[in-house]
Amino acid sequence: MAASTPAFPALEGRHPCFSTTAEGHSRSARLHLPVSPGCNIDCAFCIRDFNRRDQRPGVATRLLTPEQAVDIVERALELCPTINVVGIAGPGDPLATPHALRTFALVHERWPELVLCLSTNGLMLPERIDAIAAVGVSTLTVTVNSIDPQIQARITPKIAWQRKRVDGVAAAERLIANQLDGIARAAALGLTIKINTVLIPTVNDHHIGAIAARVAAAGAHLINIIPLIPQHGFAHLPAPGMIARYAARTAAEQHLRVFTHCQRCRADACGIPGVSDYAAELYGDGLSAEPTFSHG
Ligand SMILES: C[S@@+](CC[C@H](N)C(=O)[O-])C[C@H]1O[C@@H](n2cnc3c(N)ncnc32)[C@H](O)[C@@H]1O
Ligand code: SF4
Repeated sequence: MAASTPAFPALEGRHPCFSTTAEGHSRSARLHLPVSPGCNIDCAFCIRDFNRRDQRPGVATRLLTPEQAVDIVERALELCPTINVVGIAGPGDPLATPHALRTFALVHERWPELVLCLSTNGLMLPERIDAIAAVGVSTLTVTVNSIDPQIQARITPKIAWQRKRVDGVAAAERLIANQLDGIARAAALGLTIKINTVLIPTVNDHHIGAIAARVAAAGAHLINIIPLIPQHGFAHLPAPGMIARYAARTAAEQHLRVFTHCQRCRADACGIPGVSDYAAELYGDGLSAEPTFSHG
């Protein structure tokens, strides 16, 4: 699992989140399309918002319709012709509303050479995985923050499942079961799968090795341990320090390749993560392509 060897040669230098060398990551450009406003679960650390200020996940300048998203892809490819990847990662959950799959279908029809990438909490993954593969998505990220329902119930206290609200441990059991089932089905269909795990001090920081082992057994290929941005229900917790991040990574890499270049991108990011950001030009305020976010 040496970090200097590309884990996914076909994606190295093309897809930032699946480029496992620093060199590959530093030349991969991507575009995120903010077409998915709503969510079907309620993570204690998540604040979804529309603004130009916050450099973090769950935030976009504005919401796009699938048709507007096609126009944005066209403009983004003019601004940054090296974009290889079009991803949908919010601001909410791409499987909570139908807009993401419709957007992927439109983009795939027009630019079949682009890699399509989806990020989800996994609740709807078993039900939607065939449709996801059918619209051309080949790389998938599933956020799995625990495989223990008692821990997960603290992170995501409630979900919307089959038109009903489900709370606590019952909600956690459903979410974890669907995530693991969805990952296995996606692996069987040949998708390349990354797991996002938010590292939350005192909540799941002792549990990262167990998560990595279980998702690896389900078929995941890579894990990205994201340091918590303390906010919302977890605003009182500290951001994990260097030692906690190192310990989590060491525990995970016993089981799974660890991705280490995450920039915790916005839902409307455009360019090379940490190097260039064309979102301001794309969304019309004419600012230049300066790096705008810091390392996570
Ligand atoms: C905003 S979500 C959108 C995609 C999808 N709903 C999901 O959860 O995977 C994108 C990623 O940002 C992460 N995220 C959201 N809020 C965060 C926070 N406060 N600290 C660290 N990561 C966060 C999520 O866990 C997820 O991996
Ligand atoms: S699933 Fe994603 S968008 Fe929904 S609350 Fe959790 S982090 Fe936020």
